[in-house]
Amino acid sequence: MQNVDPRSYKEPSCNLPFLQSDSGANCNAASISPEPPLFPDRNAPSRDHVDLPRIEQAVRIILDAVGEDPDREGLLETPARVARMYAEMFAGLKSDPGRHLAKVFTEEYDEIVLVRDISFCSMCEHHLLPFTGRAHIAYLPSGKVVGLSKLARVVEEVARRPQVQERMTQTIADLVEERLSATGVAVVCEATHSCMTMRGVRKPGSLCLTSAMRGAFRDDPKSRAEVLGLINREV
Ligand SMILES: Nc1nc2c(ncn2[C@@H]2O[C@H](COP(=O)(O)OP(=O)(O)OP(=O)(O)O)[C@@H](O)[C@H]2O)c(=O)[nH]1
Ligand SMILES: [Zn+2]
Repeated sequence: MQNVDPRSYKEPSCNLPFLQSDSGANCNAASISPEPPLFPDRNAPSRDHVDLPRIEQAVRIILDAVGEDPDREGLLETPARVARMYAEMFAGLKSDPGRHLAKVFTEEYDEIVLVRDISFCSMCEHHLLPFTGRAHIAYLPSGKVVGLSKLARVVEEVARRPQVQERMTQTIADLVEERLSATGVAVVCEATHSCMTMRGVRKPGSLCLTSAMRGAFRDDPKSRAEVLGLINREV
């Protein structure tokens, strides 16, 4: 089995810059230059820990086990594609998403900061199927604010792990509370789980909502109602 440097892999239609393909047409790893990108994204999580050849072996076994022929033309590159896909989907496993919250700006602002509708795609740890949706993050600053995009970066990176939605929601809330010393944090996630829509109980349209409240948003009913009102407000 070919052992290709994971950093040389490229994937079409991907929002992680180091995975983006110019043409999007050819996924053959052997045809891709091993040169590192000219402008590497310093915010991108590392996926060097992913053992691509072992995933390829496993995918071949799965194809064989379901009665497919892994050597037919259409499936020849599938194990390598799936390996790259898992490397991408689980790129957040060994990274610290909190690093995005390291740079802060001193600001005498202590009211709600809310970033709504941060889209995410994560993987359900029970079936390894995607759950996709939106996260809303609000916090009450205590003398320092963070760049708004960094909250979306945290969501993007925390999402790139196998997990349950409840844990993802809490992880984001804990990071924001700790790293920003926020006096209140509210995280609400809403997502559709493929494992409930395309298999099993098959209920398309079902939506799972989870919330994690910290500090004032947990302790003070008025603060909690205010932030939930903003999250749910029609725009
Ligand atoms: N709490 C929680 N459950 C989840 C999440 N993602 C998937 N699940 C559920 O995980 C459960 C796994 O149940 P099991 O009985 O072990 O597996 P299963 O036989 O495949 O279950 P069904 O999906 O009901 O067919 C299912 O009820 C899924 O709906 C999540 O993010 N949070
Ligand atoms: Zn599932």
